[in-house]
Amino acid sequence: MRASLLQIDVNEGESIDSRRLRVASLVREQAGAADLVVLPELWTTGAFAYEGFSSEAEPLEGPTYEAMAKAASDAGVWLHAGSIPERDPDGPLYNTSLVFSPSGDLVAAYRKIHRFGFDKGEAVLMGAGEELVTVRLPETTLGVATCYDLRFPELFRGLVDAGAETLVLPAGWPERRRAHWTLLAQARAVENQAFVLACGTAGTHAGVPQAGHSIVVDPWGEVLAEAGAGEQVLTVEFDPAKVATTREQFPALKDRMLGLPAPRR
Ligand SMILES: NC(=O)CCC(=O)C(=O)O
Repeated sequence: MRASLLQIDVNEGESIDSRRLRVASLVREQAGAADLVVLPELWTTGAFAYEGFSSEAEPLEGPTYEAMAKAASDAGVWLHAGSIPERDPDGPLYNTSLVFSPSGDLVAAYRKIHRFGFDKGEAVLMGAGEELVTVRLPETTLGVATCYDLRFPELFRGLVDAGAETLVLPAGWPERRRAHWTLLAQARAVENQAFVLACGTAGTHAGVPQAGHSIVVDPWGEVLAEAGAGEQVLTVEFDPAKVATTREQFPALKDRMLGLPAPRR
């Protein structure tokens, strides 16, 4: 199976409309080169451009949905289109990821569960998702999570319990914490014996330089491919069957001790 991670440069020098057109054309260019294409988190606004979240929020089936559904079907690829600031007509904003089939149908929408910013930014401007999401592809089952979710191993364990074998994580991760990004992507792969496809952004927006360094890790923790800092298409071939063989040959997941009692005081 081949996947292309599109590490998009997100900066204020380019309008959202123009970036959307450019990204759609990059997705189309993956026709024949990839089975699955992955985009980063909030690549329209920028994950740290909090001031634009409300003004640039879209309904689920808004302009990014339209452009990405068409790009997926033109290219004939599965498309994890990264996330949008979603305006729910009956509720708050959400950081929502969209996954399209090769015929351009929306097959999953995931509202980010862990919002970043502590007492500001996304954490106060957006609502928290409440549901884990997996997507069955012919070759593998995707488990989807977004950026800051990477720090919460229990979410990924929940995805694995629901059948996930390939963990897909769009992000807008800052350069300041790049070491965490690489370390945590490898940790999530090793502990869950799963592939991790983590796609970040390049460039600087809202004064926050982005880490880039999108990464693909196999179930043994080996880095199969890693991008540099700038805009880049990172294409990798991987064998989804390696999840089953790794889990058979080194069956650590079977040794989980669930329901341990709390420590005695
Ligand atoms: N957009 C995000 O979720 C940023 C996460 C981050 O910067 C971190 O976990 O560190």
